Amino acid sequence: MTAEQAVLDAHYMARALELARKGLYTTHPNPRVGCVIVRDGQIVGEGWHERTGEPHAEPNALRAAGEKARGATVYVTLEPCSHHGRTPPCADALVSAGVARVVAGMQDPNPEVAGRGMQRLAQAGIDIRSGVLESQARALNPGFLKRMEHGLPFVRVKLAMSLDGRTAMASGESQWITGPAARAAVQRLRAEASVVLTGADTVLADGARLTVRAAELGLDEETTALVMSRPPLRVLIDGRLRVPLNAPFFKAGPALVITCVTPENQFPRGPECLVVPGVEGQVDLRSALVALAARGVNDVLVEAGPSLAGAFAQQGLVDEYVIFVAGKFLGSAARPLLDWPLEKLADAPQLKITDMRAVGDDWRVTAIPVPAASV
Ligand SMILES: Nc1nc(O)c(N)c(N[C@@H]2O[C@H](COP(=O)(O)O)[C@@H](O)[C@H]2O)n1
Ligand SMILES: [Zn+2]
Repeated sequence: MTAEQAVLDAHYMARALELARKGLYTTHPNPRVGCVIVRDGQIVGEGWHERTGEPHAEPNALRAAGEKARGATVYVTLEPCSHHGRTPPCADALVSAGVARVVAGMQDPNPEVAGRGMQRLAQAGIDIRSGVLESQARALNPGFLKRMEHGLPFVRVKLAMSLDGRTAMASGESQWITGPAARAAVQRLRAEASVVLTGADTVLADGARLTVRAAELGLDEETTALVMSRPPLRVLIDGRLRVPLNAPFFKAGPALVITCVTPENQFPRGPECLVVPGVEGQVDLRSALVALAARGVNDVLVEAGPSLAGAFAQQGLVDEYVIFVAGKFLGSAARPLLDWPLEKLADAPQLKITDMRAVGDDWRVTAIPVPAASV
């Protein structure tokens, strides 16, 4: 392959990635995928996957290209599928359309595909290339990849704190530590997630509802409509079923309760309840995540108090922290970010700060845990 071809491949794949991002709020449990079809140096078709059950990115782009797809090069952010799922195999559609070359961002980790899509194309005499802008293609779908590769959802913990690392006054008063821009960013994090998860303490103490509020998203009308057409599932971890059915959380719409009490103690009528293992009224969080992944949950946003957020952190279940930092001191009587007692500095978990940016008057810090072995 010439250097010129490599540059062109990266150029068109960047456009396919841009298209895939249009599915940010709607595709799950499916991945976000974009596709561009190029013939004689011209884009003749573009497509992206909008939601599960609807056509994948490739048939959408093929429809846009029509007869011009014959002999063309197809750029797709994820390997074309080879299986009959809710929709027919895209690899077959590409073969039937007579495309000459297919360039993929990455292999599909779905065991039903896992290389068979590219293999099918190659067998049909189509020129193939994979791994173009792969790290960006992977970054599009952290939850889908984590679920396919590890049987767990991607867990993002959102926290909001003062400059002295406090989240609420001793009384519990916390509205609002951060400003409106940060709160809009939180709304978008909720919208992106498959599940927004919290604990009984937060729901009981703050009357939290954890809904996505259209007016606070700060998105254009079309995207807001997309977001509101598929709100995330709200999940409550409530080991002892302490939250009453008349709590605002339950009145705000469908919710799933994850508990560890015996089935006969569940709500007789009310929200769906999932029973997982637990000890002394404490839900085993890993089991809860495994159960969510089995239901096709890709991304979990944890918005909880120091106890539940601390438990996720201590058990090594967090993939990413998003921490909003406000220019305030709340003082030493205020509540800490995480309940995580540590004695020695040597035991302090190491995080890698991957991004830091201003959001209105506040700052948003993104950090990922560094595995102990690599510290
Ligand atoms: N290459 C590709 N493009 C898309 O637009 C896609 N949505 C996928 N998804 C893959 O197919 C599986 C879902 O299939 P159904 O929607 O049920 O037919 C998904 O798990 C991916 O492996 N791939
Ligand atoms: Zn497909």
